[in-house]
Amino acid sequence: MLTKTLEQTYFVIDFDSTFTKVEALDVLGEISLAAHRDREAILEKIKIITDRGMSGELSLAQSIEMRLQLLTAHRDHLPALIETLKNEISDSFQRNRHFLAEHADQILIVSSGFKEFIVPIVTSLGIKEENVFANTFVFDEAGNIVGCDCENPLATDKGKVKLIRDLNLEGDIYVIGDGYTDYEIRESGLANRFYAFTENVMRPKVIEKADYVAPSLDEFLYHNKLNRSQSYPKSRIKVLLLENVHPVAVHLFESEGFNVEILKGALDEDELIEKIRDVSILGIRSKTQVTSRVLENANKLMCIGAFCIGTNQIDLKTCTEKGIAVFNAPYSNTRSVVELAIGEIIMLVRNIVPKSNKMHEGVWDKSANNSFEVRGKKLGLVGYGNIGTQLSVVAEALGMEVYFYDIVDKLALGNAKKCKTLDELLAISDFVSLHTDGRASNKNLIGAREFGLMKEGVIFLNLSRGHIVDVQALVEAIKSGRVAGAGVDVFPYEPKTNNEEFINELRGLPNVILTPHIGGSTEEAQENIGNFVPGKLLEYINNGSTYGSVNFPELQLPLLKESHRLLHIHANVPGILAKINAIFAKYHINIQGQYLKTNEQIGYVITDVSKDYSDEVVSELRHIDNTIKFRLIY
Ligand SMILES: NC(=O)C1=CN([C@@H]2O[C@H](COP(=O)(O)OP(=O)(O)OC[C@H]3O[C@@H](n4cnc5c(N)ncnc54)[C@H](O)[C@@H]3O)[C@@H](O)[C@H]2O)C=CC1
Ligand SMILES: O=C(O)C(=O)COP(=O)(O)O
Repeated sequence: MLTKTLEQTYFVIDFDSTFTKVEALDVLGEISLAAHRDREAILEKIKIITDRGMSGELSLAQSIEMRLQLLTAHRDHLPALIETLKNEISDSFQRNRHFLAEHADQILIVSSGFKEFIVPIVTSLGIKEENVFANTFVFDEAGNIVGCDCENPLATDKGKVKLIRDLNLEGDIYVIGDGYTDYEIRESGLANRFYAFTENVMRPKVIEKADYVAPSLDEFLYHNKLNRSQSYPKSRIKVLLLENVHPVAVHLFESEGFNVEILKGALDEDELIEKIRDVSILGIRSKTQVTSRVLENANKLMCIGAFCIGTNQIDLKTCTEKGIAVFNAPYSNTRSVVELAIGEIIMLVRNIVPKSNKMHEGVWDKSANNSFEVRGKKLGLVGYGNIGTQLSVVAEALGMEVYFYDIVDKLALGNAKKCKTLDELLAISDFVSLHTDGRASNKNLIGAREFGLMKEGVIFLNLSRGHIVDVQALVEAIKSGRVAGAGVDVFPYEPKTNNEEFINELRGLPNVILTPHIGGSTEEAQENIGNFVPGKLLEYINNGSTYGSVNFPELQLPLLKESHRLLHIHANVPGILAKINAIFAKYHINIQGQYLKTNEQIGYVITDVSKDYSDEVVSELRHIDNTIKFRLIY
């Protein structure tokens, strides 16, 4: 007999594609048919039957019988199936294992799947075995699965309805599931609510019948004000990822339950303004311009991840004023840029591109004229940051003499020599390579005057930002022979997507390598960035940490344990901390930890408090003058 609880509510939960991400019989088929010649075709048939059953097109009994016949499965396949399913438990169920265990008396797993695999999976998260209602397999003497127990109502049409009716539960019944058979319990009048669970699959026919749509178990728990792992369901937090960021990043956000939208290209200002209104986390690369107009419309935006190094495309000042934390990937593609620069330096000084083009036209032009070694030549680096220094080290390994100029006093690595001025560097170098950041004041840093200072026949590289070079001046320097070869990866205007034509005056010039802003575009770099940036954004969202932020005061915070964390972002004016603490004192709040850091624009105060405090505390904190943003994590 099931125990009644205070709330007198039972949670009836489906198994396949709800408790787990997958349909167990599909997985069993992959195992049992592993060596079968027509494996793919049979698996496809099984999937189609599953879907037709779940959307109500086939009777359930038909669907089970048809699938079991196709499966040709054996008892010995079950351990492998269980092992696989353990890794396929839905993320939000895993996150909320405390809820499942604490409410074990109220939770019923009702499924037309089979106890042989359901019981080991659900009991591992604290569900009671006696609360699992499902079919059982019938085996022949040799252990083959030949059918299911026909006496069980769950093997028949409307089986879930019959079962719930027979259980005669006293109290409210909420059904959570992804299939039509789950909805049927509600349709029969036996259940009070049906939540269509869409974390793993979305079935329009089921969604349209639902009282509520639950993109995750957190959403269900939030809706019912029940204990949950996420203070605010992440399925309500929209993440917009632009410019084809690596799939690993998408996966990281999705597995935490966020509502993620991805777009391959960049968006222009007006398009982004439309999209940004309900976005909380924005991911971009170097192309998307996050202007003050965009930010004016970004009232839900909490943080931005630049999935690249440069952040000149983001109006950082306005972000800070609005309490939006910005993160980037300062080292993940450094090496990729360096390798491309080295490759181009050698290709350009040997005139490889024109020679290769001629070869393709059938011209054999074997000659040493104007081809040189890089050994012993002078490489001038403008900007000696992460890329500049790494290029310095690799170039020295090739025997180059390295000179650099940076506006900040930098430690020279190896034998590299510091130049006091840009002019001095330009005059001495056989190769000039730009590696400054793209701050606005660097616009046209290299123009006609600077090309005029360079040696006749210099090799010139720009893999930093397009606007740093006056392109027309570069064109003229190439045409006049001052620049003997150029490698250009970045341009003042770059196409938004691969479908747009590249229009630029540099097209068609000899010994000029043009690349479509791919300095950082290697598999390794993109995967590193795809892991790194979401890591930073998630630490900020989940924990409040701002370590590595490019515009926020940096705070690395301890993990939150058994307390609530109140995060207060305010304009950096005197007296705010005192006001915050006056509120805590007024309400006798037990402070467990407090952290403060400021920069020129803002202050960031984090206070960990014990869980029992009133709503007025939060309200008063939100209303302190000069508050920019306030949030609560637990
Ligand atoms: N082509 C591509 O795909 C990629 C391009 N980049 C670009 O490369 C830039 C540099 O990257 P990191 O070395 O990682 O940045 P970083 O911030 O470590 O180094 C930039 C250096 O430039 C110096 N600098 C700034 N303005 C200067 C000026 N006017 N004259 C001399 N030095 C100046 C800074 O003091 C700093 O030391 C990025 O900001 C980005 O714009 C970065 C990665 C990939
Ligand atoms: O890392 C940078 O700053 C870059 O320029 C690379 O940009 P991308 O990610 O290729 O748009």
